Amino acid sequence: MELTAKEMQVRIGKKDIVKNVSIQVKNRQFVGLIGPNGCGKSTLLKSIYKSLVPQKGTVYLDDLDVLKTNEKKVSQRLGVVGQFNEMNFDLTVQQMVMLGRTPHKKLLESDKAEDMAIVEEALARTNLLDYKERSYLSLSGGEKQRVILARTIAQQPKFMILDEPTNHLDIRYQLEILTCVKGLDIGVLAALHDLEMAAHYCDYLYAMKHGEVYAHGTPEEVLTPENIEALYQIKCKTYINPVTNGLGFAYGL
Ligand SMILES: Nc1ncnc2c1ncn2[C@@H]1O[C@H](COP(=O)(O)OP(=O)(O)OP(=O)(O)O)[C@@H](O)[C@H]1O
Repeated sequence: MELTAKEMQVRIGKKDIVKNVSIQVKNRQFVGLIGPNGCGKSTLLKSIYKSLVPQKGTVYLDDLDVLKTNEKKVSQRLGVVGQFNEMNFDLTVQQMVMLGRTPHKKLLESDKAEDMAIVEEALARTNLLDYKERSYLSLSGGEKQRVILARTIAQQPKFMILDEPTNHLDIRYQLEILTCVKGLDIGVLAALHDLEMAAHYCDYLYAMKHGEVYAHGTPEEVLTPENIEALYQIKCKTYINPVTNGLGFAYGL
């Protein structure tokens, strides 16, 4: 499934936060969105997944007009792992993940054996089988993050949007979560802060600055010292990371 967002514009108050941004994610590509704090990544993602209404722009998932289609129909194709997942009421981990099945059910339809099996698999993929009966609210930030990913996996979307899916996670879980998402083999658009992770997992990158696309291309094309220095106002040198054999970055002010 391909995502095509064209000429997106978001204004909040008197400020243009996203300025004429176009993004494409081809079939089964893992595309990263990078850029400094406040450059508009979350706002762009929210305008794509209908959490806020853009002033201008179109979003298509293949031929589905996302901005003009109802929530349920969109959720059958598009899964979202947002940045903040606080809740006011408590559920067990298993119940939370079962919520991922909602878009595929009729009103008040009960859980079928097939739903149970899908939830079980999502829990296994995210290493949460031992947490099934735990209360969601009692979990650590990283555990909650994995539950939200499990819920999104249980939704069986054809495309996933993730907004900094690895914040809260320790290094091992950052690697495990991104490997898990990559292993789903669906189209992915993810805002990421860690440039080595972005280089390692992404097929293509968009770098944003001041609400605009500053650069886009393969990680090698985008993650040059010049681009990184301009994006983040730091000094940077790149090298080959001896552990991953991928791009490594040394930073300083
Ligand atoms: N509801 C709002 N009201 C006012 N300003 C907002 C609102 N939402 C976002 N902004 C502003 O828009 C800009 C972009 O915010 P956004 O969250 O999209 O950035 P980001 O690139 O995702 O940042 P981060 O890396 O810190 O998550 C920021 O300056 C933010 O303060």
